[in-house]
Amino acid sequence: MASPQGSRAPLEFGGPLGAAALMLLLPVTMFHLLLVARSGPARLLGPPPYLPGLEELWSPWALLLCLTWLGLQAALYLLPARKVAEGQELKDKSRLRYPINGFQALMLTALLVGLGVSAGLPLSALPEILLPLAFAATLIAFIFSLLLYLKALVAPASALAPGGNSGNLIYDFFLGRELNPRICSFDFKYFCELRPGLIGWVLINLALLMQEAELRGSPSLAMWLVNGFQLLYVGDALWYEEAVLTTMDIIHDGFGFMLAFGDLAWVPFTYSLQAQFLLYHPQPLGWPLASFICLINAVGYYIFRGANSQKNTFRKNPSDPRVADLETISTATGRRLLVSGWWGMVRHPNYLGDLIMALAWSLPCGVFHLLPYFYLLYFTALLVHREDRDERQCLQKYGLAWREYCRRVPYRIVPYVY
Ligand SMILES: NC(=O)C1=CN([C@@H]2O[C@H](COP(=O)(O)OP(=O)(O)OC[C@H]3O[C@@H](n4cnc5c(N)ncnc54)[C@H](OP(=O)(O)O)[C@@H]3O)[C@@H](O)[C@H]2O)C=CC1
Ligand SMILES: CC(C)CCC[C@@H](C)[C@H]1CC=C2C3=C(CC[C@@]21C)[C@@]1(C)CC[C@H](O)C[C@@H]1CC3
Repeated sequence: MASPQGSRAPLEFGGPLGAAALMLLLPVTMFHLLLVARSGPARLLGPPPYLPGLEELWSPWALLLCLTWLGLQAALYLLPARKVAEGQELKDKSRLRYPINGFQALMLTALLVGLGVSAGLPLSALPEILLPLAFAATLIAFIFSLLLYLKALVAPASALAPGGNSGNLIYDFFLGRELNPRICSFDFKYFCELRPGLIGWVLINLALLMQEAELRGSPSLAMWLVNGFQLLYVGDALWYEEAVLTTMDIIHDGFGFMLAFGDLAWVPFTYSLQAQFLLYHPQPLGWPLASFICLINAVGYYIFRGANSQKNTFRKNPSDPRVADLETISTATGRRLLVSGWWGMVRHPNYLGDLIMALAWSLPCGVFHLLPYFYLLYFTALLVHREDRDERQCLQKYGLAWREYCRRVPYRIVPYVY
């Protein structure tokens, strides 16, 4: 089995054992959340209300619906784009090209769904089939990861990712072997990272809102807030789609089970947990508290967007007047690191903003259940781990300059805390 620099790349995620555990634990957690969200006590840490049989999980219609959704998003991806962006330089010095039409895909999906609903499409029935849909998405992710693994067997060594080529089948299947698997210009990882899962997430939220309106006459204020906040988040990700080309998922990680399952199943079915919870456990929320929660979300978004835009502007053009006055450290690679502005406060200000928003998404669900705070807990763990991985990659890339940055900006995510 080809292992370009696999023997040198340190194993992450606890190696093959950790990868195997995660492959089991992630789907189990997702189904647990789906089941407890609709149960009376909605206990995150308690047992699920019952164990569903295969007849409740498996539905050919759900599979067909998932495949149709993927087909629709793939067709929208292939439509002419307002811009074609170039990715980071690859090992063979080439750069891949990516269509920037994610926001257009979101708008066209909204139009199609709007037309469908006005023609009688029963969108509000979607929450009833979340379980078989999640099962179908998991099945698709497994089969897709297997195909990606097989495709990587015939890929040239230069196309393989630095991490997922250890020679251990389970570990490599989980992390992904090929960096940018494509058929012609269709980039599977880039497509999955931003389209079917993220747009699917807001569609599920909308369906939950519509079902709540049918059940109770109108959607609750809490449901409006959760829908609005998460739509803003997804709209932002698609509006600034080009920024995803510099994330570690695109430039470092292979495309395997972790991202395929994460993008296609985990995001739509667990990130919509707050809206699922609210449908079955309505929460009273007055305007004063709602305004305060909006303020928290706005502060989080301000930090998240400010930090991401500052770095992206700087990376695109360091002499842009918006960032030209910021203090920087030079590195041996020729690239500079920001040490003032947002990136002078903590080393990952964008994560801080993201976490503040995560809190605002849970607060409309009240404080008497832990379940809607699952996203905040999971996301904290994800970002702490991600921050650690990114630091190791930056230390490797920038060496002494990175150490100097860490000395000048000692906190990672939360000022004076962490
Ligand atoms: N909702 C979700 O599930 C998730 C959301 N996210 C969000 O996605 C966004 C992107 O996150 P992610 O890709 O992890 O990381 P970042 O956008 O923070 O990118 C990290 C990279 O930024 C560059 N960098 C770091 N410090 C500096 C500095 N001081 N000056 C200039 N460049 C610097 C380095 O790359 P280089 O020097 O090569 O440019 C580093 O590798 C974040 O807002 C995050 O919160 C991420 C994961 C999951
Ligand atoms: C649960 C698993 C162990 C890991 C799954 C991780 C994925 C769900 C996330 C990995 C990086 C992601 C990013 C986003 C969504 C979640 C995943 C796919 C964003 C697209 C979210 C919106 C932001 O504006 C950009 C993010 C980039 C990374």
